[in-house]
Amino acid sequence: MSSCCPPPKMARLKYATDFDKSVLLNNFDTRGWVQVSTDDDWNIYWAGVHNIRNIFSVECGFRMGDDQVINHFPNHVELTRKDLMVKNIKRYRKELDKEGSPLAEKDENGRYVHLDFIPLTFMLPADYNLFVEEFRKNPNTTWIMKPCGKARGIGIFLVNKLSQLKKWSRDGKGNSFVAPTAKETYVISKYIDNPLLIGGKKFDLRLYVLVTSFRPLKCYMYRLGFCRFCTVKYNANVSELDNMFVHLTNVSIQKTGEDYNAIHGGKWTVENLRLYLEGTRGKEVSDKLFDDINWLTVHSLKAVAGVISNDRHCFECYGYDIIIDDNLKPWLIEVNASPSLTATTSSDRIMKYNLMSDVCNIVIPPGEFPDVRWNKVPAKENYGNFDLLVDEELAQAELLSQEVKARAGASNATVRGARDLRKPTTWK
Ligand SMILES: Nc1ncnc2c1ncn2[C@@H]1O[C@H](COP(=O)(O)OP(=O)(O)OP(=O)(O)O)[C@@H](O)[C@H]1O
Repeated sequence: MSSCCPPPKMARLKYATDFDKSVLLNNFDTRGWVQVSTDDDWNIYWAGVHNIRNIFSVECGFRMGDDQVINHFPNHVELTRKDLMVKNIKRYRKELDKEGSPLAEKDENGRYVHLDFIPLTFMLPADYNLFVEEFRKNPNTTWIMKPCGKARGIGIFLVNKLSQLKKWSRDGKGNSFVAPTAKETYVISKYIDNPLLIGGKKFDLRLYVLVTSFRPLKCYMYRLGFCRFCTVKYNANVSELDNMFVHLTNVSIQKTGEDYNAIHGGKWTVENLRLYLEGTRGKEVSDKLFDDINWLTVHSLKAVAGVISNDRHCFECYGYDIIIDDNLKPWLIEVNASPSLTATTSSDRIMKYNLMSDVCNIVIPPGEFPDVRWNKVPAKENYGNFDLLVDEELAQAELLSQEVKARAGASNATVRGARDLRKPTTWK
């Protein structure tokens, strides 16, 4: 495999990819990188999720060199599969609770004050009985059923009656000793039935989060995410429960609707949303919303940091799906490992091209080759439209230097990373 010797002068960086998306290929070509096959000695491999498991499998026997990086962590599913994400966040909250962490504070109804950012969710069929118990407490609630192994809105439906779920009861499965496959497993989540509406329509946010290390955590938030709107006005009425143009914001669904607008693609930039919110609700609440989004992002990553295989050859650009309710509370709906690089409009193409470019600049300093021995702290001018969310390593270093200064009777410097580690509640 690839050696770790420095590349000869004038050598061109080699990339391999499973995609033929122009936003990706144009980006790589513009940098003067040269495409090679996945069997060659690539320096960066932009792989599809389906190939990741093989590459990291023991049977494959592939060992990456110091000059090779790849765009997924081996077991990213811990964050990007609906059921595993929920399981890990629940476990994380329980662990903090056990430790007596102030982060796990609960209100009088037993709800987490700081970590209540995913809708109440159960796995089916595994948690069927627990779900029934919850359902009976609030029989007028609407729930959303989502298959764990699918995407693009496929197989999703809303339910408000237990009888609709008989099939997923343990008895209904016929043989409870046969473990269901991911395809047969569902998550059922409380439906956010009070979404923030703009022009009477529901929307969700697609945000991009780049992680270059989980332990210590280093992550960045992209400023240029977007909102995806439904094409039909929101209506929580039971008669509209089956109307996916009202309830599901997936572009793959909305673009099949009669009212889909191919020019703007039912999308708004996050910058526009921010301006709209500042104008309609005020700057303070709008700032708080975006702080809360950063907060939930960081804690969703911390929730999996202990279980992700933190291979130093890996980085990952996740697509975060978030719904904002009418109290301006953000809810994490899902994290995608392979956010779509298909451009539905021309501004989409520009944004996605820039996103890929900014990811590359952070992961591989311009004009250089990857070197996994460097500590992955790119120069600030390479951040592009990314903002550093957390850098635990930097924070540790800052803390240490603060302590040294404090001992010398000198400092009260505040550094973002350091503050996060010590007193994360100051983000609220
Ligand atoms: N708990 C919820 N409350 C309200 N709406 C929801 C909820 N969960 C999902 N939705 C809606 O359903 C859509 C699809 O859900 P989700 O993103 O989880 O599924 P998906 O089919 O895997 O989509 P993707 O293609 O993004 O992976 C969301 O974009 C959102 O509009």
